[in-house]
Amino acid sequence: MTNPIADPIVEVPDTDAMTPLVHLDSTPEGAVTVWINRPARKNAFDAATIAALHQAFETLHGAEGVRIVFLRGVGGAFSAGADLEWMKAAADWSEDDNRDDALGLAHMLKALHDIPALTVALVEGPAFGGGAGLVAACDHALATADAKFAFSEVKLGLTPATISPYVIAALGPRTAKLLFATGRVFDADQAWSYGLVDEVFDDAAGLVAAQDALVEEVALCAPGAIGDAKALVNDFVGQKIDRGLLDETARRIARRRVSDEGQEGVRAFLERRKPGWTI
Ligand SMILES: CC(C)(COP(=O)([O-])OP(=O)([O-])OC[C@H]1O[C@@H](n2cnc3c(N)ncnc32)[C@H](O)[C@@H]1OP(=O)([O-])[O-])[C@@H](O)C(=O)NCCC(=O)NCCSC(=O)C[C@@](C)(O)CC(=O)[O-]
Repeated sequence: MTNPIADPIVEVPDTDAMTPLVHLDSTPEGAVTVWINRPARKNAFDAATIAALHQAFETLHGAEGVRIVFLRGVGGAFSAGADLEWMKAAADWSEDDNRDDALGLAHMLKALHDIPALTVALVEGPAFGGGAGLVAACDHALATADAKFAFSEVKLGLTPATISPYVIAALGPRTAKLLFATGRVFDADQAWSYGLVDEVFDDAAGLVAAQDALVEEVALCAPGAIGDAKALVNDFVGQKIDRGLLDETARRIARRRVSDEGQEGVRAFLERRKPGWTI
Protein backbone atom coordinates (compact mmCIF):
# COMPACT_ATOMS: atom_id res chain seq x y z
CA MET A 1 0.00 0.00 0.00
CA THR A 2 1.25 3.49 -0.72
CA ASN A 3 0.58 6.52 1.38
CA PRO A 4 -2.44 8.25 -0.19
CA ILE A 5 -1.73 11.48 1.67
CA ALA A 6 0.41 12.86 -1.15
CA ASP A 7 1.11 16.28 0.30
CA PRO A 8 -0.22 16.15 3.82
CA ILE A 9 1.43 19.23 5.29
CA VAL A 10 -1.31 21.82 5.21
CA GLU A 11 -1.00 25.16 6.91
CA VAL A 12 -3.60 25.45 9.63
CA PRO A 13 -5.60 28.62 9.07
CA ASP A 14 -5.98 31.25 11.75
CA THR A 15 -8.92 32.88 10.02
CA ASP A 16 -12.63 32.13 10.11
CA ALA A 17 -12.46 30.87 6.53
CA MET A 18 -15.22 28.30 6.10
CA THR A 19 -13.44 26.18 3.44
CA PRO A 20 -11.79 23.74 3.34
CA LEU A 21 -13.76 22.27 6.19
CA VAL A 22 -11.16 19.69 7.17
CA HIS A 23 -7.37 19.91 7.15
CA LEU A 24 -4.87 17.10 7.41
CA ASP A 25 -1.55 17.99 8.97
CA SER A 26 1.15 15.32 9.33
CA THR A 27 4.65 14.72 10.73
CA PRO A 28 7.47 12.39 9.62
CA GLU A 29 6.87 10.24 12.74
CA GLY A 30 3.51 9.13 11.33
CA ALA A 31 1.31 11.53 13.30
CA VAL A 32 -1.64 13.11 11.51
CA THR A 33 -3.87 15.85 12.87
CA VAL A 34 -7.34 16.17 11.39
CA TRP A 35 -8.60 19.70 12.00
CA ILE A 36 -12.31 20.54 11.87
CA ASN A 37 -12.38 24.03 10.41
CA ARG A 38 -15.68 25.83 10.96
CA PRO A 39 -14.68 28.12 13.83
CA ALA A 40 -17.51 30.61 13.17
CA ARG A 41 -19.96 27.77 13.98
CA LYS A 42 -17.85 26.39 16.85
CA ASN A 43 -16.94 23.56 14.47
CA ALA A 44 -20.52 22.28 14.27
CA PHE A 45 -20.76 19.84 11.38
CA ASP A 46 -23.20 19.99 8.48
CA ALA A 47 -23.51 17.47 5.64
CA ALA A 48 -20.49 18.90 3.80
CA THR A 49 -18.29 18.80 6.92
CA ILE A 50 -19.42 15.25 7.65
CA ALA A 51 -18.52 14.23 4.08
CA ALA A 52 -15.10 15.90 4.36
CA LEU A 53 -14.41 14.21 7.70
CA HIS A 54 -15.55 10.87 6.32
CA GLN A 55 -13.19 11.24 3.36
CA ALA A 56 -10.28 12.19 5.65
CA PHE A 57 -10.91 9.19 7.92
CA GLU A 58 -11.24 6.80 4.95
CA THR A 59 -7.95 8.12 3.58
CA LEU A 60 -6.32 7.21 6.88
CA HIS A 61 -7.54 3.61 6.61
CA GLY A 62 -5.12 3.01 3.73
CA ALA A 63 -2.31 5.34 4.82
CA GLU A 64 0.87 3.37 5.40
CA GLY A 65 3.05 4.44 8.32
CA VAL A 66 0.41 6.45 10.20
CA ARG A 67 0.76 5.59 13.91
CA ILE A 68 -1.45 8.19 15.60
CA VAL A 69 -4.27 10.46 14.49
CA PHE A 70 -5.34 13.54 16.45
CA LEU A 71 -8.74 15.17 16.01
CA ARG A 72 -8.92 18.84 16.92
CA GLY A 73 -11.08 21.90 16.23
CA VAL A 74 -9.74 25.16 14.79
CA GLY A 75 -10.25 28.26 16.95
CA GLY A 76 -10.37 26.90 20.48
CA ALA A 77 -13.64 24.94 20.27
CA PHE A 78 -13.71 21.19 19.67
CA SER A 79 -17.16 20.86 18.06
CA ALA A 80 -20.71 22.02 18.81
CA GLY A 81 -22.08 18.82 17.24
CA ALA A 82 -24.64 18.72 14.46
CA ASP A 83 -25.20 22.03 12.71
CA LEU A 84 -28.67 23.04 13.82
CA GLU A 85 -29.34 25.04 10.63
CA TRP A 86 -28.80 21.81 8.72
CA MET A 87 -31.03 19.91 11.16
CA LYS A 88 -33.71 22.59 10.79
CA ALA A 89 -33.66 22.29 6.97
CA ALA A 90 -34.13 18.53 7.37
CA ALA A 91 -37.49 19.16 9.05
CA ASP A 92 -39.02 19.49 5.56
CA TRP A 93 -37.82 16.04 4.54
CA SER A 94 -39.56 12.70 5.05
CA GLU A 95 -38.48 10.42 7.89
CA ASP A 96 -36.84 8.08 5.34
CA ASP A 97 -34.85 10.95 3.81
CA ASN A 98 -33.78 12.00 7.30
CA ARG A 99 -32.64 8.44 7.99
CA ASP A 100 -30.57 8.39 4.79
CA ASP A 101 -29.07 11.75 5.76
CA ALA A 102 -28.26 10.59 9.32
CA LEU A 103 -26.57 7.48 7.90
CA GLY A 104 -23.87 9.82 6.55
CA LEU A 105 -23.03 10.77 10.13
CA ALA A 106 -23.23 7.16 11.33
CA HIS A 107 -20.78 6.06 8.61
CA MET A 108 -18.43 8.96 9.35
CA LEU A 109 -18.28 7.95 13.03
CA LYS A 110 -17.64 4.31 12.09
CA ALA A 111 -14.86 5.41 9.71
CA LEU A 112 -13.25 7.28 12.64
CA HIS A 113 -13.67 4.25 14.92
CA ASP A 114 -12.07 1.95 12.30
CA ILE A 115 -8.92 4.00 11.63
CA PRO A 116 -6.07 1.53 12.25
CA ALA A 117 -3.89 4.14 14.01
CA LEU A 118 -4.51 5.22 17.61
CA THR A 119 -7.01 8.10 17.51
CA VAL A 120 -6.84 10.88 20.08
CA ALA A 121 -9.29 13.77 20.55
CA LEU A 122 -7.67 17.05 21.65
CA VAL A 123 -10.51 18.93 23.29
CA GLU A 124 -10.57 22.66 24.02
CA GLY A 125 -13.75 24.61 24.68
CA PRO A 126 -17.14 23.06 23.89
CA ALA A 127 -17.69 19.47 22.76
CA PHE A 128 -21.49 19.31 22.64
CA GLY A 129 -23.88 16.72 21.21
CA GLY A 130 -22.24 15.03 18.24
CA GLY A 131 -19.00 16.86 19.19
CA ALA A 132 -18.90 14.89 22.44
CA GLY A 133 -19.79 11.85 20.31
CA LEU A 134 -16.64 12.41 18.23
CA VAL A 135 -14.63 12.44 21.48
CA ALA A 136 -16.20 9.13 22.49
CA ALA A 137 -15.53 7.59 19.07
CA CYS A 138 -11.80 8.31 19.45
CA ASP A 139 -9.61 5.79 21.30
CA HIS A 140 -8.23 8.33 23.75
CA ALA A 141 -8.98 11.94 24.70
CA LEU A 142 -6.95 14.80 26.17
CA ALA A 143 -8.65 18.03 27.24
CA THR A 144 -7.85 21.47 28.57
CA ALA A 145 -9.42 22.57 31.85
CA ASP A 146 -11.71 24.98 29.94
CA ALA A 147 -13.30 22.15 27.95
CA LYS A 148 -17.02 21.63 28.52
CA PHE A 149 -19.22 18.81 27.42
CA ALA A 150 -22.91 18.00 27.05
CA PHE A 151 -25.12 15.46 25.39
CA SER A 152 -27.56 18.29 24.87
CA GLU A 153 -29.79 16.56 22.32
CA VAL A 154 -32.79 16.09 24.65
CA LYS A 155 -32.85 19.85 25.25
CA LEU A 156 -33.42 20.19 21.51
CA GLY A 157 -36.05 17.46 21.40
CA LEU A 158 -33.53 15.13 19.71
CA THR A 159 -31.59 12.05 20.84
CA PRO A 160 -27.87 11.24 20.74
CA ALA A 161 -28.62 8.32 18.43
CA THR A 162 -25.78 7.79 15.94
CA ILE A 163 -23.20 8.66 18.60
CA SER A 164 -24.75 6.40 21.25
CA PRO A 165 -22.77 3.17 20.60
CA TYR A 166 -19.47 5.00 21.16
CA VAL A 167 -20.70 6.94 24.18
CA ILE A 168 -22.14 3.85 25.86
CA ALA A 169 -18.86 1.98 25.25
CA ALA A 170 -16.83 4.85 26.74
CA LEU A 171 -19.04 5.78 29.71
CA GLY A 172 -21.01 2.64 30.50
CA PRO A 173 -24.82 2.50 30.46
CA ARG A 174 -25.58 4.18 33.81
CA THR A 175 -23.58 7.35 33.19
CA ALA A 176 -24.71 7.47 29.55
CA LYS A 177 -28.37 7.30 30.63
CA LEU A 178 -27.94 10.10 33.17
CA LEU A 179 -26.07 12.41 30.79
CA PHE A 180 -28.37 11.61 27.84
CA ALA A 181 -31.54 12.16 29.87
CA THR A 182 -30.48 15.42 31.51
CA GLY A 183 -28.44 17.05 28.72
CA ARG A 184 -26.44 18.60 31.56
CA VAL A 185 -23.19 20.47 30.90
CA PHE A 186 -20.13 18.96 32.59
CA ASP A 187 -16.55 20.12 32.84
CA ALA A 188 -13.24 18.47 31.94
CA ASP A 189 -12.65 17.01 35.41
CA GLN A 190 -16.12 15.47 35.40
CA ALA A 191 -15.50 14.15 31.87
CA TRP A 192 -12.33 12.54 33.25
CA SER A 193 -14.24 10.95 36.13
CA TYR A 194 -16.85 9.59 33.65
CA GLY A 195 -14.10 8.13 31.41
CA LEU A 196 -14.85 10.37 28.42
CA VAL A 197 -11.48 12.12 28.82
CA ASP A 198 -8.21 10.45 29.86
CA GLU A 199 -6.14 13.46 30.95
CA VAL A 200 -6.80 17.13 31.70
CA PHE A 201 -4.27 19.96 31.20
CA ASP A 202 -4.25 23.55 32.44
CA ASP A 203 -4.02 25.06 28.97
CA ALA A 204 -3.42 24.46 25.26
CA ALA A 205 0.37 24.45 25.80
CA GLY A 206 0.00 21.47 28.16
CA LEU A 207 -2.25 19.75 25.63
CA VAL A 208 0.27 20.20 22.81
CA ALA A 209 3.16 19.02 25.03
CA ALA A 210 1.19 15.84 25.79
CA GLN A 211 0.46 15.45 22.09
CA ASP A 212 4.19 15.73 21.26
CA ALA A 213 5.05 13.18 23.98
CA LEU A 214 2.54 10.70 22.52
CA VAL A 215 3.97 11.20 19.03
CA GLU A 216 7.49 10.47 20.35
CA GLU A 217 6.23 7.39 22.20
CA VAL A 218 4.48 5.80 19.23
CA ALA A 219 7.35 6.69 16.86
CA LEU A 220 9.27 3.81 18.53
CA CYS A 221 6.53 1.32 17.64
CA ALA A 222 5.88 -0.55 14.41
CA PRO A 223 2.95 1.09 12.59
CA GLY A 224 1.42 -2.15 11.28
CA ALA A 225 1.64 -3.68 14.75
CA ILE A 226 -0.20 -0.67 16.20
CA GLY A 227 -3.06 -1.26 13.74
CA ASP A 228 -3.21 -4.96 14.54
CA ALA A 229 -3.08 -4.29 18.30
CA LYS A 230 -5.96 -1.82 18.07
CA ALA A 231 -7.98 -4.26 15.96
CA LEU A 232 -7.70 -6.82 18.80
CA VAL A 233 -9.69 -4.48 21.02
CA ASN A 234 -12.22 -3.44 18.36
CA ASP A 235 -12.81 -7.05 17.30
CA PHE A 236 -12.70 -8.88 20.65
CA VAL A 237 -14.51 -6.53 23.02
CA GLY A 238 -17.42 -8.35 24.63
CA GLN A 239 -16.57 -11.66 22.90
CA LYS A 240 -16.97 -14.95 24.69
CA ILE A 241 -13.62 -16.67 25.38
CA ASP A 242 -14.36 -19.87 23.51
CA ARG A 243 -12.44 -22.14 21.14
CA GLY A 244 -13.14 -19.87 18.17
CA LEU A 245 -11.68 -16.87 19.96
CA LEU A 246 -8.57 -18.82 21.03
CA ASP A 247 -8.00 -19.84 17.41
CA GLU A 248 -8.44 -16.27 16.24
CA THR A 249 -6.00 -14.85 18.82
CA ALA A 250 -3.41 -17.49 17.80
CA ARG A 251 -3.96 -16.60 14.13
CA ARG A 252 -3.39 -12.92 14.86
CA ILE A 253 -0.05 -13.44 16.67
CA ALA A 254 1.04 -15.93 13.99
CA ARG A 255 0.46 -13.27 11.33
CA ARG A 256 2.60 -10.84 13.34
CA ARG A 257 5.36 -13.41 13.94
CA VAL A 258 5.84 -13.95 10.19
CA SER A 259 5.53 -10.25 9.31
CA ASP A 260 8.60 -8.13 8.42
CA GLU A 261 7.87 -5.92 11.42
CA GLY A 262 7.57 -8.88 13.82
CA GLN A 263 10.80 -10.44 12.59
CA GLU A 264 12.74 -7.15 12.59
CA GLY A 265 11.49 -6.15 16.06
CA VAL A 266 12.48 -9.44 17.69
CA ARG A 267 15.82 -9.59 15.84
CA ALA A 268 16.64 -6.00 16.88
CA PHE A 269 15.94 -6.78 20.55
CA LEU A 270 18.19 -9.85 20.49
CA GLU A 271 20.92 -7.93 18.61
CA ARG A 272 20.63 -5.07 21.12
CA ARG A 273 19.88 -2.42 18.49
CA LYS A 274 16.98 -0.15 17.59
CA PRO A 275 14.54 -1.73 15.13
CA GLY A 276 14.62 -0.25 11.64
CA TRP A 277 10.98 0.10 10.71
CA THR A 278 10.62 0.75 7.03
CA ILE A 279 8.33 3.73 7.75
C1 LIG B 1 -21.37 25.24 21.72
C2 LIG B 1 -21.86 26.41 22.58
C3 LIG B 1 -21.90 25.98 24.06
C4 LIG B 1 -20.86 27.55 22.42
O1 LIG B 1 -21.34 28.69 23.14
P1 LIG B 1 -20.65 30.10 22.95
O2 LIG B 1 -19.15 29.96 23.11
O3 LIG B 1 -21.38 31.06 23.82
O4 LIG B 1 -20.86 30.45 21.40
P2 LIG B 1 -22.21 30.88 20.66
O5 LIG B 1 -23.40 30.18 21.24
O6 LIG B 1 -22.24 32.38 20.58
O7 LIG B 1 -21.94 30.28 19.20
C5 LIG B 1 -21.12 30.93 18.23
C6 LIG B 1 -21.80 30.78 16.89
O8 LIG B 1 -21.84 29.39 16.56
C7 LIG B 1 -23.17 29.01 16.27
N1 LIG B 1 -23.39 27.64 16.69
C8 LIG B 1 -23.01 27.04 17.86
N2 LIG B 1 -23.40 25.77 17.88
C9 LIG B 1 -24.03 25.54 16.71
C10 LIG B 1 -24.66 24.41 16.15
N3 LIG B 1 -24.68 23.22 16.79
N4 LIG B 1 -25.23 24.54 14.93
C11 LIG B 1 -25.18 25.69 14.27
N5 LIG B 1 -24.60 26.81 14.74
C12 LIG B 1 -24.04 26.73 15.95
C13 LIG B 1 -24.02 29.98 17.08
O9 LIG B 1 -25.32 30.04 16.54
C14 LIG B 1 -23.23 31.26 16.90
O10 LIG B 1 -23.50 31.79 15.63
P3 LIG B 1 -23.60 33.41 15.42
O11 LIG B 1 -24.66 33.87 16.38
O12 LIG B 1 -22.25 33.93 15.77
O13 LIG B 1 -23.97 33.54 13.98
C15 LIG B 1 -23.26 26.88 22.16
O14 LIG B 1 -23.15 27.51 20.89
C16 LIG B 1 -24.27 25.78 22.04
O15 LIG B 1 -24.84 25.37 23.02
N6 LIG B 1 -24.50 25.26 20.80
C17 LIG B 1 -25.42 24.17 20.57
C18 LIG B 1 -24.68 22.84 20.86
C19 LIG B 1 -25.62 21.69 20.78
O16 LIG B 1 -26.59 21.59 21.47
N7 LIG B 1 -25.26 20.70 19.93
C20 LIG B 1 -26.03 19.50 19.76
C21 LIG B 1 -26.48 19.44 18.34
S1 LIG B 1 -27.60 18.08 18.06
C22 LIG B 1 -26.55 16.77 17.70
O17 LIG B 1 -25.34 16.90 17.76
C23 LIG B 1 -27.29 15.56 17.25
C24 LIG B 1 -26.50 14.22 17.13
C25 LIG B 1 -25.38 14.31 16.11
O18 LIG B 1 -25.92 13.87 18.38
C26 LIG B 1 -27.57 13.18 16.75
C27 LIG B 1 -27.07 11.75 16.70
O19 LIG B 1 -26.25 11.34 17.55
O20 LIG B 1 -27.58 11.00 15.84
